[in-house]
Amino acid sequence: MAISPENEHPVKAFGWAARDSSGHLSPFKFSRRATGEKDVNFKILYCGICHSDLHSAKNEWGITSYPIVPGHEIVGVVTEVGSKVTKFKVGDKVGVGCLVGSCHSCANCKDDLENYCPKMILTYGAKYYDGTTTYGGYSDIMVSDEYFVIKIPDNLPLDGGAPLLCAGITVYSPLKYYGLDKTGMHLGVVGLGGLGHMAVKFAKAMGLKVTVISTSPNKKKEAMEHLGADGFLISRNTEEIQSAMGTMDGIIDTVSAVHALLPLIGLLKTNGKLVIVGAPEKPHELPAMPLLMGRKIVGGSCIGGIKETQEMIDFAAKHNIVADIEVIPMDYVNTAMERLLKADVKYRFVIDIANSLKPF
Ligand SMILES: NC(=O)c1ccc[n+]([C@@H]2O[C@H](COP(=O)([O-])OP(=O)(O)OC[C@H]3O[C@@H](n4cnc5c(N)ncnc54)[C@H](O)[C@@H]3O)[C@@H](O)[C@H]2O)c1
Ligand SMILES: [Zn+2]
Repeated sequence: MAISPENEHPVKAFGWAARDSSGHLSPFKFSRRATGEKDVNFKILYCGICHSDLHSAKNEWGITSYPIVPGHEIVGVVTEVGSKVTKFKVGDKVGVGCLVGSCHSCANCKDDLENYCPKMILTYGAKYYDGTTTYGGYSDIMVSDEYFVIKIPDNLPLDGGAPLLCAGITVYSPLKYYGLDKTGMHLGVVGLGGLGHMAVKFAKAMGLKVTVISTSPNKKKEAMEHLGADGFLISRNTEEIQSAMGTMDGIIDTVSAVHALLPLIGLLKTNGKLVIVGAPEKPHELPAMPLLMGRKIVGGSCIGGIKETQEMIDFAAKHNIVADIEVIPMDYVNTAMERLLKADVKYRFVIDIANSLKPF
């Protein structure tokens, strides 16, 4: 008989899990491994809610095995370190993002691209080296190999800082890799949700001109006055889109559902780059001709490596970049998921784990 999640490991843990494709989350007892010699153990204080948590809880990508404890924007305070840990000590403020393991020997790992390692281990819903299941941050405690733990600088608030660990790095990494980080460049950001609003903030800090492309006219005022966007296009307004054709060096597309790429390709200058980071369950249609005419590129990007994640966090701390958040108690999570689906959040839910996760 399979060992129950509660008895897999010696350390008792508690969180909220989805049990089936309804995605409904409810209290869940499980266990975590004892702190190994290279492990950092920490008390979770906050965890952001990424749209990927929603896709996973509802098995929209078809790869979920239940029960699943989501959460990969995890921050907290170190309570124990293993004997061979060198980077962290008890009391440090730390975070874990989407990754807790990789092979450390493939070409990608050697290039600090653990996020593209074929053997990378995701923070939840994956199999760890010992064959046990990984559980995410909608839970009381976390244990991770120190390699995958990020230092949170003292001046970075933990609640608003948590979403940097996924939403932040997911937009920072392609801005750097695709060379869309040069002062004066014009960047489009499609979808003003968790990832999108971080893209606006990072791009502005890098000195870019940023235009938000959104389906929601009611986000315009705030995008321009509060987030600092320079322009705002309503994607269904063909006149507005027409007037901006051929003006953008790059676009970061964060939309979580299938949508038309043709108008976005049209917004790019010659040699422009459309970078897709949104992960809809169904494929996009890609029109070839508009790509040819103007030597345009459509690319993708998936989170970022550990070294780059630390670099992004340090950049965020230096430029006072945090997510705009709505802090919620644990038992609000199902309502939060429903609201996330309707894009009714500005711009990231963050669960106040320490003050609201109650054992039963
Ligand atoms: N590439 C990666 O490494 C990575 C990392 C994190 C998240 N993601 C994916 O990115 C996507 C966005 O994540 P998020 O947490 O920012 O989600 P979010 O829900 O906060 O934001 C998504 C945005 O897309 C907009 N949107 C939804 N449907 C739309 C449609 N049909 N047309 C136009 N706009 C639409 C919403 O209004 C919202 O502003 C998700 O699919 C998520 O799984 C990818
Ligand atoms: Zn995420």
